[in-house]
Amino acid sequence: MSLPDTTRVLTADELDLLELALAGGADWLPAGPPATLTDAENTPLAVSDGDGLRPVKPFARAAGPHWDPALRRGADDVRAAVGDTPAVAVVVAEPPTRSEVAALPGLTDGAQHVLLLVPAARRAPAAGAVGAPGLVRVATGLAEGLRAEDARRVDVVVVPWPADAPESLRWPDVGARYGAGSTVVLATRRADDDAARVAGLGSLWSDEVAALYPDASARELARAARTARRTGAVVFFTGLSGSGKSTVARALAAELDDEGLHTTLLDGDEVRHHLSKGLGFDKESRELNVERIGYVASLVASHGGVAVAAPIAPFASGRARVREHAEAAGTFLLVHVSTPLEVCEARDRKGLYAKARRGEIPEFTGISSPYETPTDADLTIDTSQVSVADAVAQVRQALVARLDS
Ligand SMILES: Nc1ncnc2c1ncn2[C@@H]1O[C@H](COP(=O)(O)OS(=O)(=O)O)[C@@H](OP(=O)(O)O)[C@H]1O
Ligand SMILES: Nc1ncnc2c1ncn2[C@@H]1O[C@H](COP(=O)(O)OP(=O)(O)O)[C@@H](O)[C@H]1O
Repeated sequence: MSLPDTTRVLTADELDLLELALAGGADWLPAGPPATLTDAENTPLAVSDGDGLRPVKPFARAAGPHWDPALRRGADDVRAAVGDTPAVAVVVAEPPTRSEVAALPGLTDGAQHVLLLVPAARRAPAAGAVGAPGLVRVATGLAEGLRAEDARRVDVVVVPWPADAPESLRWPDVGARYGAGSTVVLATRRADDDAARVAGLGSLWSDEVAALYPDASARELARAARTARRTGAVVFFTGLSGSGKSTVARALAAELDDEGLHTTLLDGDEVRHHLSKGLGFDKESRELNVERIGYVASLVASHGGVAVAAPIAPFASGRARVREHAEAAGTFLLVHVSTPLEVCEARDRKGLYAKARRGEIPEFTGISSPYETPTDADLTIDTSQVSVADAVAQVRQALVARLDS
């Protein structure tokens, strides 16, 4: 398929809308002329033109319960599965209170099929807010409870939903697209006194603390508790283009963040749009790029955060300098994503290998520019052999072991 020359890099919120729309969950078309719609890594995902949206490549998936394909099903697929069965959708956008859980059987009365819709944004949740992984865990528990009560079918369905949803995107419409005859947002059914108590929670922290300490002391205790888990670390992925660095790094960062570690993702391709804008791919430019990434990552670590970086970083000398900086700031973990060149080239999500083979991109790593295989990797992962979830688990385990030692 030939793609329009105009390219539009979508924001994380727009990617959520695109995923929703392509699977039949909503009508959405970006404004402007026909364009190839890409993610921040320039992977072409869809084309928008006079005929609407057409998919080009599948979306990159990440790890975590909200990326489980059994739960993250498209609207067309779910609606077909529901068929003519009377179905009701319940939107679980916040952790439900006791009164909401108690109201659930009544709200779903008469429906043979219950869909618990969990909105999941690509953008990280606000600090302290429960994100999509937590909501999926809560909804899964709710589903088990409902199933235990009677024999109805209850499904948890993850719905791509922008953090900042446009007003035109309305739950009743989306619920209908997923096959539900009616849709209720659970948090809007909160009892009045519950609503007031939930609204006051932010400053309350806990009854015991509020009873024991004046506000100023309680705030300081809360702050100290938040910083107790601060652990400076740099996780540095290196490997060929297409080896899976970004995919694994993104999933790892989301998981660490969800666990309460303050995590900053420095993805190779994204860094080149900002921190290293304008730099080329000759050896000197690459070393400068890697040095900048190492500098920022070490700064993050020195303030108690976890930096996850994922450039190609093909040269041992540059990687050694990053290690030196990072170890002075905290823990350092070098992860070599060793996926063979043939596999990376076969994936060729961005069509760069094909261009490099045709000689259209000079100095392309693995083709016309060297990749020096690390001899000091703390972990080596070949993503042609290991799933994203297992790769994330391996890195996490290695990091935790290092932080605990
Ligand atoms: N000549 C050449 N060689 C390698 N890669 C190229 C080149 N030109 C553009 N690209 C795209 O840039 C991404 C790699 O940038 P990095 O900053 O990670 O590279 S480096 O560490 O500075 O070597 C890389 O992204 P990833 O595929 O995410 O690795 C490519 O999409
Ligand atoms: N086990 C896996 N781990 C990581 N990526 C995988 C895996 N299996 C297939 N892939 C795919 O390989 C591609 C890797 O691309 P990406 O993560 O952008 O690589 P890089 O950042 O190294 O260029 C993605 O399309 C991803 O979906």
